[in-house]
Amino acid sequence: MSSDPMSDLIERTVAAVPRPDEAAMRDARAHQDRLTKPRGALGALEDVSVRLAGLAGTCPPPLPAPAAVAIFAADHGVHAQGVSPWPQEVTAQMVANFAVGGAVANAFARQVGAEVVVVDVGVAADLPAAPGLLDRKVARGTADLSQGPAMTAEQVRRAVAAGIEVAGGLADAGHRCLITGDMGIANTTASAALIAAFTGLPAERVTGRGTGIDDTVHARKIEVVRTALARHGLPGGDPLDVLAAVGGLEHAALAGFILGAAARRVPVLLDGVIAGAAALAAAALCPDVVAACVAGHRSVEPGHAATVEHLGLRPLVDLELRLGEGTGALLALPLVQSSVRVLHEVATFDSAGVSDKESRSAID
Ligand SMILES: O=C(O)c1ccc[n+]([C@@H]2O[C@H](COP(=O)([O-])O)[C@@H](O)[C@H]2O)c1
Ligand SMILES: Cc1cc2nc[nH]c2cc1C
Repeated sequence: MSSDPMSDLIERTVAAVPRPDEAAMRDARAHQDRLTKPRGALGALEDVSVRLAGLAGTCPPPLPAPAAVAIFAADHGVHAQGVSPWPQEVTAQMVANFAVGGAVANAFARQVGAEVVVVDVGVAADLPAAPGLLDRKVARGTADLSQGPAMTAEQVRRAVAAGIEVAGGLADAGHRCLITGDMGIANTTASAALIAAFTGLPAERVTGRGTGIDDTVHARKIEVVRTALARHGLPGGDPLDVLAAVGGLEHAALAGFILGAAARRVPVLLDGVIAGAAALAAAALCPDVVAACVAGHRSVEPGHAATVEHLGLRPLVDLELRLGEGTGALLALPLVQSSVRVLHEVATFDSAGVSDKESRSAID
């Protein structure tokens, strides 16, 4: 082990991520087949319940409740390249909005009964203290990834460690489902660069329109991603170095958050393209982490479809969302909870006295 406490925390967390428990998954699959419904009738929800049994190492797995969404906020030096139509101050202004419960993520969280925690890992402005706002500021935004490394190695480790600690704190507080959220003007540019770096796909395949840009700005954004990849010699290299080269502080923290949840056997419900890019980094550090992840929704961003495919995840809802904040994942929370509740509460053919399909074993 290294002597640096943050590297130690990251190494210990990666080492604690469990392999999926095959026996618990077999039990869950067999139990699903005994429940009073035609086999497979709950489609993808059955797969979610089986995966969560594998993560928990027991069948049925714990109900994924209570849930908390952690919204990691940070700013981006690449904003200077004109890749977003919005001013950078909107990041800090939206953090203030989250803190008073006024954002879409707050409304959705209230709807599904999730706690909201906002984590400043790299907002450029000073933020006044507020309830539910954690100050884990590593830097006042990243450097411009198109001109040089976005972060130092030390900043990446501190942000990943912050994410691990937030996940651990929420798990200690009794949360049994952790939800990723993000806020960061220009972070879809960093997301595209990370996705290209981890999947090997070209910039034009994974770079989208973020909060909404015209064709001219979109072409410039693709060029920014393309030249950054070339400048940093990507794809290739150590995952933490990739994060340092083209990532955001919220991506690094989210990668830590995902690893931290998995290490505690707590499922992590992923939001859109920013969470997906962070999950690629987490999976590059520790492939088993994917077993703890559920893709909440499919974002409009083209890089997100490529990301979930690369990770082998199936998004639960597709509503053409492109907001971030954790909104798509929050909407999917009742689906994940319902999938596990089935294993706890639904009667079997035997217990309910319901006739099973005749000659079932011969046909199936
Ligand atoms: O989650 C997504 O897939 C998503 C897609 C497009 C935009 N966003 C949000 O929009 C912001 C970044 O957009 P942009 O255009 O400034 O790069 C950031 O705060 C994200 O949360 C999020
Ligand atoms: C207003 C606004 C809200 C957001 N929430 C997440 N990203 C965002 C970007 C903008 C611009």
